[in-house]
Order: sequence, then C-alpha cells, then structure tokens
Amino acid sequence: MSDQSLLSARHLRKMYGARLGCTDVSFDLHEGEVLAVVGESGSGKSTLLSLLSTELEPTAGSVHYRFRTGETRDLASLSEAERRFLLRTDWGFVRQDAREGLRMGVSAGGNVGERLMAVGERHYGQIRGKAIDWLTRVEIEEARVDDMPGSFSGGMRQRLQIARNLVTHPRIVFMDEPTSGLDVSVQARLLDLIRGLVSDLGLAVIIVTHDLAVARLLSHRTMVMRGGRVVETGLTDQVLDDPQDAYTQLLVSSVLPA
Ligand SMILES: Nc1ncnc2c1ncn2[C@@H]1O[C@H](COP(=O)(O)OP(=O)(O)OP(=O)(O)O)[C@@H](O)[C@H]1O
Repeated sequence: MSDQSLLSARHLRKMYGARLGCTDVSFDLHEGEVLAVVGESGSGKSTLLSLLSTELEPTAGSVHYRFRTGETRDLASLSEAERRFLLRTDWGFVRQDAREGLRMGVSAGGNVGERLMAVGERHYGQIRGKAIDWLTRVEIEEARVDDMPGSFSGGMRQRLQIARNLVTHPRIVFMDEPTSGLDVSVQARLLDLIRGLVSDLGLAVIIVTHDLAVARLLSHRTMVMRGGRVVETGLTDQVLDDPQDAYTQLLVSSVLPA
C-alpha cells in the first residue's frame, strides 16, 4: 500500500465453490479519486465491490484501509463492531436497486436522519434540518420530507439514497450501477448530480458500471474486467480512447453487448 492510498487491494480472489468470482485483483485508490470498474455481465464487478466493502470475505488476498487517524488496517482484522462503525461513518453504498439501499418503511427525512443518529446525533431539530438540507441538495423538495420512498420515482429514490449516504460525509462511496434501469434523461441528470457532489466533497468513489459513458463522465481511472480478471487499467481517457487490450478494444467499439 502506498503512503497516499486510502484503500488498497492486493491479489484479491473470490471463489464461489468451484466457480470463479474474481481473481488477482490489485489496485490502490487515493483520496478524491473516482475509479470505474467496467466489464460485461458476469465479469466479477459486483463480486469485487462486495469484497472491498467487506460484504464478502475473500478466498485469498487482502484489502487495506487507511483510517482518519492515519492508521492502516487489513480489513480482515477488523472486529464486527469496527466493521459496522466503518460502514456507518467512513463508507457509503449506493446500490442499483434503491429498495436495497433505503429503508422503505421510513420517510425520506427519516432515511437521511437515521444515518446521522447512527453516528451519534441526537438533537431532533438539527437532524431534521440537516436531512432537509440534503434532500434539497439532491433536488428533492422539502415538502416531500415526510413522504415514504415508495411514493417516489426511480430517479428520486436514487437521489434519496445518495443523500442518505453522503449526509455523514463518508470518505469512500461504493456505487453499484447507480443509474442503470432509469430513463436516459433521468440518468443524465443523476450523473450530473453525482459528478457535482463527488467533486464538491472530494469523495473517493468506486463505481461499478457496464456503461462506458458513465465511466467516461465520472471517473479518473478505469479498470476493465473480464471473466473475473482485470484485463486493463489506466486513466479513463487513455483506456477509452486508446485501449491496449483486445477485449477493451471490442468493448469500446461496442461490438460486445453490455
Ligand atoms: N452468490 C454467488 N454464487 C455463485 N456464483 C456467483 C455468485 N455471485 C456471483 N457469482 C458468479 O461469479 C461471477 C462474477 O459475477 P458478478 O456478479 O461479480 O459479475 P458482474 O460483473 O457484477 O455481473 P453483472 O453486471 O451481471 O452484475 C459469475 O460467474 C457469477 O455467476
């Protein structure tokens, strides 16, 4: 792990029984950096994201994380309480299906406020004020604060999920296909919003997408996966404009289905 890196993966491997999830994945993520993980369906993108965010245990390899104190730890060495604390404070997770990332039985304001309470905020007025502030930042009207997410459109739910995750000022946000399944115009607006917030807050992001346009718009670096392996990695413009690997060339020329 280099001195500057926030998260560092080394030779990560995940087997599901005899089936390969991913293997030999190594990279460093720096503060404020956006890394896109792209590849076709089944290439191991989601498996990798789950390994990095400790939702899955690797079969081999390691992930190290540099805490706010400067201390670097192997994530495998964290206790369950430490891991949960990290997930509540330093990390956010924006899921493809907002229903998995939100509490559908809790109001919009409650979804955002809950994260603040989890990091120790207790003052109701302040929590509600911050929740409204964040709803506004993600373009949800204050008048919807007490509405349930079930009454929101797909795009609004994704924006609510983003507010819920960013309200605690995480250092890394993991995003799994955050814009797929939405109308093209809704996608474009959401991408713009994500891009603005990521740059304003200086967030480090790992975004999994099968959409190269999303990688192009949001990421500094791109990692291309195929069959569970990294086939190419580099600055996004370089990877997309001048791909070196034959598979990336096919992907970029859109010969392969997404
Ligand atoms: N829970 C599981 N049990 C068994 N095999 C799995 C499991 N999850 C993923 N796999 C396998 O691991 C490989 C990588 O899957 P993964 O979901 O990580 O790919 P992906 O690139 O995220 O695909 P998609 O874009 O379709 O979500 C695939 O062969 C998949 O079948």
